[in-house]
Amino acid sequence: MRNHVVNTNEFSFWYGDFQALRSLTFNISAFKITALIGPSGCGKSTFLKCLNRINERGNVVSHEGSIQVFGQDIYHPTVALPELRKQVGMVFQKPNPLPLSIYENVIFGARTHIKKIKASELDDMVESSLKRVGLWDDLKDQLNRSALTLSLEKQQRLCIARLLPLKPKLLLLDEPCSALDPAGIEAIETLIKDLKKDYSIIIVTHSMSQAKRVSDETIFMYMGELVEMGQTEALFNTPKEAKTAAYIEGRFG
Ligand SMILES: Nc1ncnc2c1ncn2[C@@H]1O[C@H](COP(=O)(O)OP(=O)(O)OP(=O)(O)O)[C@@H](O)[C@H]1O
Repeated sequence: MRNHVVNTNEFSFWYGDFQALRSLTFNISAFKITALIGPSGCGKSTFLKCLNRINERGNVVSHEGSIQVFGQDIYHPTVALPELRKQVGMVFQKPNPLPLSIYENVIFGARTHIKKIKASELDDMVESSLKRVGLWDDLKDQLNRSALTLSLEKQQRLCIARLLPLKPKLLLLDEPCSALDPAGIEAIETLIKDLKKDYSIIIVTHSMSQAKRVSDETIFMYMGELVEMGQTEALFNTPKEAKTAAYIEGRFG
């Protein structure tokens, strides 16, 4: 089994002529939760969105260096973006279910990406995906209900569930709890920790306490650069860099 799901080598990234990422070199571990932290604008979301290349939609972008995801150079000209995006699923800050039923939300990606699929397979996908995110028992009798009527926490669970039929290996979570109340945050954090049995996870968070609670490894970025990466406990208890110490102590942010 691979130890690393992402290998980033001297990777730089530009929106037009604005350089958002600067020569990033680091690896991200398999079946771990890696937190990306750093002040607003340091490039956390940009890096996350490079991993499935969704930041190319509507933007003029360029890059130098390389990123390998599961050993594949994701900027190689032969890379098929739909395949990459199946493998690397993403959940956003604000839950964004489609204005469709719970059932249709779960199978939407499968319908789009998988050519021949039987109705019974779709039913199985819905059941197993909702079970995996802890929604099945509550919602199994309401699968035709609009997803938009769910609580924000359940909407966010559903947004995770709808990635699963595509069998992703890496889950990108961009501040997945920022729209939630404390109970919702706790519930989603518990789910995220459980999901790492099956998936490698990268989470962008502004909350230092969340990074400490959920992640195994932490990457601290500043102005597009990697400042420090390490085991979460070590990085927070004994940061090596003065800038990391200043950030986690709340001296800037
Ligand atoms: N589509 C875009 N076009 C041009 N510049 C962009 C674009 N998206 C982001 N940027 C810029 O790139 C830099 C990094 O932004 P990014 O959103 O990755 O930071 P972040 O660390 O995730 O910030 P936040 O914590 O506020 O979400 C910022 O200066 C931002 O203004």
